[in-house]
Amino acid sequence: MLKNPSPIAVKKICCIGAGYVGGPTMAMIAKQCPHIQVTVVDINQQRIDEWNSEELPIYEPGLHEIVSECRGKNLTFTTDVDETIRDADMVFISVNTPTKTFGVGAGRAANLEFVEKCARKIAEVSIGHKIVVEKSTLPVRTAEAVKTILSNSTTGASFDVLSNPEFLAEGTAVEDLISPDRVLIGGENETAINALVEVYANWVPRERLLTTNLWSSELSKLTANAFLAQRVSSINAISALCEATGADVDEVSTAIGTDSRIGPKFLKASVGFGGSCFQKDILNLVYLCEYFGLPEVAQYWEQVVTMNDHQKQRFVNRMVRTMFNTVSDKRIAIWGFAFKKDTNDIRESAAIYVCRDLLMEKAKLAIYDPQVKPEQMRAALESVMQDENGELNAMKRELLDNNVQYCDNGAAAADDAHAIAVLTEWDEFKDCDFEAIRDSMKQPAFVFDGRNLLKHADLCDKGFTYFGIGF
Ligand SMILES: NC(=O)c1ccc[n+]([C@@H]2O[C@H](COP(=O)([O-])OP(=O)(O)OC[C@H]3O[C@@H](n4cnc5c(N)ncnc54)[C@H](O)[C@@H]3O)[C@@H](O)[C@H]2O)c1
Ligand SMILES: O=c1ccn([C@@H]2O[C@H](COP(=O)(O)OP(=O)(O)O[C@H]3O[C@H](CO)[C@@H](O)[C@H](O)[C@H]3O)[C@@H](O)[C@H]2O)c(=O)[nH]1
Repeated sequence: MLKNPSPIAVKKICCIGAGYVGGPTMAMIAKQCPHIQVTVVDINQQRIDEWNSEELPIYEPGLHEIVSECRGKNLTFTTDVDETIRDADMVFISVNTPTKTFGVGAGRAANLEFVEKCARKIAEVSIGHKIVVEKSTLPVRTAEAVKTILSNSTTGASFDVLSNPEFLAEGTAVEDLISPDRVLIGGENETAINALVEVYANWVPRERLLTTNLWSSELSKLTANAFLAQRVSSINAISALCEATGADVDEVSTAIGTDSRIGPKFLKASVGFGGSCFQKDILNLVYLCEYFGLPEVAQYWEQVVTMNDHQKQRFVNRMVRTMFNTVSDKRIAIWGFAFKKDTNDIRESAAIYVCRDLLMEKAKLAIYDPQVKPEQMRAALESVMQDENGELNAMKRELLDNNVQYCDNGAAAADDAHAIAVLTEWDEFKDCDFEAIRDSMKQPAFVFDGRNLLKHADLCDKGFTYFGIGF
């Protein structure tokens, strides 16, 4: 329990970055704290326009209702960065921290350019005292750099820096924000820590508000993601052994998950984890370990990503092998492109890599996802097929132009196809008319279920040749 009962009362919050984290987290603070004015700023005018429209830039169950309730009252989206920062008591930095693609640490280290720009902007425009909160996922000791930049402010402003990493998962952002397992707040100044504690205490039970030092907080975020991803890679590694031995990975998951020391969550074997966070954050951890002279620790964590890449390749290899060693000119229905269900996010989705590898085998893809727009899919496939100079050779362009079709539903994608590959676990795929789908497909009608979503026995009874992960 915290000692200081009289924190600063926060009245105005600014959040820099109106993305998958900034948007939902601030909407939740606005909903739970009607006495706080929450303003989310971004340099991307289109994103801000979308937050101000009826079609939000991100799809999250329950989010639209909250935004509609608070927007125009105590929740604002604007590109007016300077004035909003100047007005606020507390400024969250919630910008993207992607893996660096250039220079020192390319492919591993986090690109902190956007965070640094935020710190410099805050230093430049602030007056009075501000609490600056790192909401982005950052390498341990980033707060040091943020503090140094802020301390060079020439406006006479003073600052406290807190780390408050976000643990929401996409697709369940609203429920995760309403009832988080914990909220982590790292800092040095107890008054500043308490100011943020009091914001969350409006709806989160106090025993779930954990306070630590800055570095523990920063490192806990990377560690949590590394542990979660490690579980997925561990069960995926076992899925390969299951396929070789006749064991069933879902049965193994249940068997080990009932051990309370292991627990049942995050043991679902799949075509591989995706999303903007896991790979990026593990590679960042790997880079940090190398930077701090711990190569064995770095190698240990890097295996989680290596295994994930292997799982995606294994999936494609199995498809090609099973379909008589060739998928060239065969229509393959791709069911799902998002990295998990209930989101329109495709960043690092396993589907991108599976589709790329199938295209390189000259397959004809018919892709359907209920929330992802064709132009998003096209851009992702184009990007993953470019060479290191960002160029597409004629063969790849032709594959993208002629071998990819975007469909309006799963049945349309499966029509006349040799196979269905289930790559996202959308609920609607479970309720398809599989008899009609079977009849519309080439025979044998193959199903490769990268999520173990569909009913195996039922599909076999209906005449499909079904392959899941790990059996
Ligand atoms: N996506 C998730 O589920 C999730 C969950 C927990 C933590 N995180 C972390 O949160 C951070 C943000 O992730 P995200 O998914 O919301 O990213 P995002 O790319 O969806 O959004 C980031 C936004 O920041 C804006 N931005 C960048 N620089 C800016 C600047 N200088 N001024 C104003 N706006 C600027 C961008 O235009 C973009 O709209 C990352 O560090 C990520 O690792 C993400
Ligand atoms: O048993 C499982 C669980 C997940 N996945 C896959 O793993 C990826 C990540 O899933 P999930 O963690 O649910 O979604 P994210 O939105 O990426 O959330 C993770 O990354 C966020 C960003 O850092 C953190 O805030 C969250 O706590 C952390 O769960 C997805 O492709 C899932 O399909 C599996 O294959 N098997």
